[in-house]
Amino acid sequence: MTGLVTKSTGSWYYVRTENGNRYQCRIRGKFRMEGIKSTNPISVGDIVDFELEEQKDTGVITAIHDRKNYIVRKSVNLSKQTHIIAANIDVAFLLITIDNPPTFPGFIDRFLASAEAYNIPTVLLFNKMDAYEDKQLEYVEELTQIYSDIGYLCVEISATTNFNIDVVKELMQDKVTMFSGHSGVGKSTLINAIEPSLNIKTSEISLQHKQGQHTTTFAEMYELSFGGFIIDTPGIKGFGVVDFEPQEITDYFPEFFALKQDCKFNNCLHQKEPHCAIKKALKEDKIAPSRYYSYLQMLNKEEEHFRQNVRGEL
Ligand SMILES: Nc1nc2c(ncn2[C@@H]2O[C@H](COP(=O)(O)OP(=O)(O)OP(=O)(O)O)[C@@H](O)[C@H]2O)c(=O)[nH]1
Ligand SMILES: [Zn+2]
Repeated sequence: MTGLVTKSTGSWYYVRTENGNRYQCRIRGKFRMEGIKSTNPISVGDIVDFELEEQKDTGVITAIHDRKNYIVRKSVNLSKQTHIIAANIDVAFLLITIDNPPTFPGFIDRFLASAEAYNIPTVLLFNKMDAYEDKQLEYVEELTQIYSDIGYLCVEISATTNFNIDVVKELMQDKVTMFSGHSGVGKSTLINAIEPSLNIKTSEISLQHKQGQHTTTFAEMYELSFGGFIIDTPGIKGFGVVDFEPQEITDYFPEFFALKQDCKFNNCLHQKEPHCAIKKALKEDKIAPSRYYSYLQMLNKEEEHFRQNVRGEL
């Protein structure tokens, strides 16, 4: 039989078959994925083949189907092992608020670059639209212009007034999705607006996380009544730190990637090099200053907590 892993405890995997039946399965002996040194061979979102055990209603997983993507967290100790948080994500929604809390372009751009690196399509949701004043609304427009020009879908929503919640639901239908964003942007509120019966206790778990308990938190997948699944990743606000090689960062900024073959040097990092197509586009206002600053910041491995607006002003 074949099914979707919706939950993992570390030793048991909850597998849901196409027709909605659920089985608890385990893996027998050594079961390793080629090329990935991971603490968990199978994660939420994996599609697996399994066989039922004789005279039992539990199963044994025999194979994992190829993943189209997966997100990992590196262990904090020196073992360099990775923990696969979730696999086969169709869409990641990044919730952005202008205020309460502010979401800065540096954070958005690092998230988007990580999503590109992981090969996960991302939609930007501007939440709390009910609460903004004119200046903040203008800022949403500015951000929307920048990101929709690059090719990212931007949707203005309000989780408390249900504004455009039907649009979000439509984007989620029959897909495996996840919500990310700073603490307080409204992830739980939005999930409740979308599916009131779910009642995911994100804050409770993230509080536990903040207290520094190094227990491994496993992601869990919840079924949506209108079709599809939502992945809850307790205590994980984004994709974590992705170790980018300097040369590859350009590839994760789509509008840079589209131009890079026009740089004089094929190893151009778009800093001081002559005849750089990215610097030229920046001068011609074809690349947003904030995107370029985010790029430089990632290149120089600086922290993302810089406060700057889309014009690159501090
Ligand atoms: N005005 C307004 N407030 C909102 C909206 N969405 C959420 N809030 C409020 O923002 C606060 C934080 O919302 P949460 O849903 O707890 O945020 P969260 O992202 O789940 O936060 P963490 O669990 O810490 O990650 C709550 O007081 C919500 O009522 C919105 O669309 N408009
Ligand atoms: Zn260049």
